[in-house]
Amino acid sequence: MLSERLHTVLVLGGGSAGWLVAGLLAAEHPDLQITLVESDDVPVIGVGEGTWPSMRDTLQRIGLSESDFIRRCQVSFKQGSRFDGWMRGAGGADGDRYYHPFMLPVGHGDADLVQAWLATDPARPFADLVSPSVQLCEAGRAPKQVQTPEFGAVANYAYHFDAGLFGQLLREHAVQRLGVRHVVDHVDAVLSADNGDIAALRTRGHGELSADLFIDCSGLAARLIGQHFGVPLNSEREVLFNDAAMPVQVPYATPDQPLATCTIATAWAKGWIWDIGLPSRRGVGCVFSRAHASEDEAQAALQVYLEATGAPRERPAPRVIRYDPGYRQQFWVRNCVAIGLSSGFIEPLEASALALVELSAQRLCAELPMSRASMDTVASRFNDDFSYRWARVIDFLKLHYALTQRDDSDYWRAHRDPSTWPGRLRELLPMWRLRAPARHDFGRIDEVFPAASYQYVLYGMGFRPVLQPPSAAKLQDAQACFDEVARQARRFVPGLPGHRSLIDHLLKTAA
Ligand SMILES: Cc1cc2nc3c(=O)[nH]c(=O)nc-3n(C[C@H](O)[C@H](O)[C@H](O)COP(=O)(O)OP(=O)(O)OC[C@H]3O[C@@H](n4cnc5c(N)ncnc54)[C@H](O)[C@@H]3O)c2cc1C
Repeated sequence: MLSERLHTVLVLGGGSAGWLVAGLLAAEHPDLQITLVESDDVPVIGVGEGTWPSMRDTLQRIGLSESDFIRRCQVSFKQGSRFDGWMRGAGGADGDRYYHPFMLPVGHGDADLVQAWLATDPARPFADLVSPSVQLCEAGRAPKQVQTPEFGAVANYAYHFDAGLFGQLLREHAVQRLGVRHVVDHVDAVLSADNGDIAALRTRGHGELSADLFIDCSGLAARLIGQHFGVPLNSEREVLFNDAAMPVQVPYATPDQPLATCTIATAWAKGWIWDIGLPSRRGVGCVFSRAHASEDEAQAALQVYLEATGAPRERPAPRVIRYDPGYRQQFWVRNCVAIGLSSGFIEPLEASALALVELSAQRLCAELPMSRASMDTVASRFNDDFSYRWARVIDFLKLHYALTQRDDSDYWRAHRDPSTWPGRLRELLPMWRLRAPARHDFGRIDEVFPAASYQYVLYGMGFRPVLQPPSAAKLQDAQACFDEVARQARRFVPGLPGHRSLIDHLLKTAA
């Protein structure tokens, strides 16, 4: 039991969240004794293959090399997301698409890009005018060269990877290099101290595992935060209706098929389908709301998509993951912090879940309480911060749906209805008719989704602010930025290798 300094941490759960937290804590606090316990009887969720560029920093902090990671985890480079059919529908000549690239617009925050775009070239997609990433994605170019250093970028990037292989690599590294103790056992009871803290977890074969601090990474089971402490979820079902997903792994028809360098998110009548290209297979999944679509309908939509995108006929049957969209009313209670799916899950759009795991783990490392006496203060600040972050993630995800013009189902009509929008989005959208989303609309320097992300989605979805013709000087500044983007695209597209050829090269040289 913790008396003075905090010495021991027990992580419950060996999915991506558990191993990321254990790895970061062990790398940044080598004096701590860290144990991770995971059950053989409860499989990891096994999805979560799209990330945010913050993952580059996280891997470096843990001490992993990028080439090992690429060699071991079926990695591809992700330069952003492409949204097909979210405005009007994906099929036919009227089909729409837009990009949310990871590169900030050139001149973002300095030049009045949005008004200059509206005044000079409004028919052109905004993202295409302000970032070379769109052309790199369309041309299937990698975001870096062979000689670019590890984790370095020519164009900003994150990763796609195989979640199972990623967990194995993190585990090996944490156990062999960082000294994390690994226990494979099922936790069947939580033992409380007199003050209500958790004293120990009782396992089937390893007795009682005690610690000063417990991290609940037990996935959707939420064994500590939910089952033991009874902290309820804030349900977001009325805002973001999706509550089920059908993932499937599909081989390429031929091994040299182009390798997408963005996540492709295609809307269907009652949900959307993700498509993530890894070097030797695609991870595809249908996300839907059970209130609007049956599982048979979702499966049929997935099959239509797989046929249309050339998946071979021989493929495994998809499984179904059902969940309750929402996040915990508190994440840190007494001496227990929930990170990962135990803390909540909304939906896979924009890969916010692992980004929140990284932020939570970094925050824990930075503010690790020295003793039990300071823990409640740290916990309260952590809870405030992450309640804010979850609420902003929800605003941003809803933005993808709220502006749709689709009228092909109750699902999309309900998303368009402002009564289903978060209050903050209802307030901000009219303001954004008059000016672009800006830094001061958001409360944190390290927002999960900054103002630039809002601009990409708003304008990609056809939202147009009122034109207020900029002065000649402002136009000139913005035009210089547009010219710089065009110059970068002219240099990068022929100068960067094809995405698949770079991955093939990195795999060969790392072997
Ligand atoms: C359909 C879907 C798609 C997703 N896509 C993305 C994406 O593209 N990008 C992204 O960032 N995120 C995505 N996510 C979220 C992402 O998968 C998770 O955030 C991530 O995998 C972390 O999961 P976890 O470690 O919290 O839980 P899990 O992987 O479920 O791990 C839970 C662990 O707890 C252990 N455990 C549970 N109960 C016990 C017990 N009693 N005793 C001992 N051990 C126990 C289990 O053995 C397991 O090791 C997606 C999620 C879903 C559902």
